[in-house]
Amino acid sequence: MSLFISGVAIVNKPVSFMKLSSCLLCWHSSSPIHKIAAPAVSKIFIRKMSSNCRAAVISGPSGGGKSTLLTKLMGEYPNSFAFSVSHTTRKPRPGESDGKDYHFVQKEKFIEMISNQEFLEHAEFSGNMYGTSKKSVNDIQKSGKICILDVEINGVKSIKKSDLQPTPRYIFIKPPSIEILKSRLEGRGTETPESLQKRLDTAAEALDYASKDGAYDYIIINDSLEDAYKIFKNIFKDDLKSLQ
Ligand SMILES: Nc1ncnc2c1ncn2[C@@H]1O[C@H](COP(=O)(O)OP(=O)(O)OP(=O)(O)O)[C@@H](O)[C@H]1O
Repeated sequence: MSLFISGVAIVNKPVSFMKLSSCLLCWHSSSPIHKIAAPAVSKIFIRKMSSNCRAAVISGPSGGGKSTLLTKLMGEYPNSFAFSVSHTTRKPRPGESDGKDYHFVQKEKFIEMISNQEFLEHAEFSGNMYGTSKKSVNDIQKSGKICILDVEINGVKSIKKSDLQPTPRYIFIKPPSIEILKSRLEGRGTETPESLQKRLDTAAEALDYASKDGAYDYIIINDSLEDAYKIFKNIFKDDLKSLQ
């Protein structure tokens, strides 16, 4: 079910915090029950949440502020959110442990999992394979926590095609402008001129996809961090109430 009540939220529109704060009811256009009166739906939704939490797919250009917002959210609600543990074919680095940082598997096993359709999404980076298994997400959902999936654009597309239930909410974290994104990436001090340019090129693609109708349920412009965090947190307001 994708209909829910939210204090500040709007579907598929980049909007400011002030505009958002006046919107009380939010629904996904494909919802078959969006005509049901809000209070009744709210109760159904909360009961469902308590047994199987709805995951959140977070995406956006590198440097847009996903980690910053997630770190704040998980810091404020340490027992309510969890990242799924990914599978990878890369070797563990010193200090990393199997099942905690990653599920480290051989390439043959990873390929077998792909053919068994065990992944929600998978990709290859620098010669290693990485993937999010359906089981790792389901385990978190069953544990009563909200599973956070921080994925790039192809991951978003794959998850949308998957049969993940309940349907996750899709959140895009948007920088105020490409110029500000560039200066934040430079300020982070993690990029070479080449990697910076690559991230900016990929950002253009992510922004283009986000501008399409129905691509995301929420688009948060991360201008003032304080305002962006308020909006971000508010998306989970009902879930957090039902989890307490
Ligand atoms: N609203 C904001 N105002 C100013 N600086 C910000 C804001 N949000 C994030 N930043 C800064 O921008 C930089 C990039 O943020 P962050 O690392 O959270 O991005 P990200 O989307 O998680 O990137 P990646 O996908 O590469 O992990 C960081 O240095 C962070 O402190």
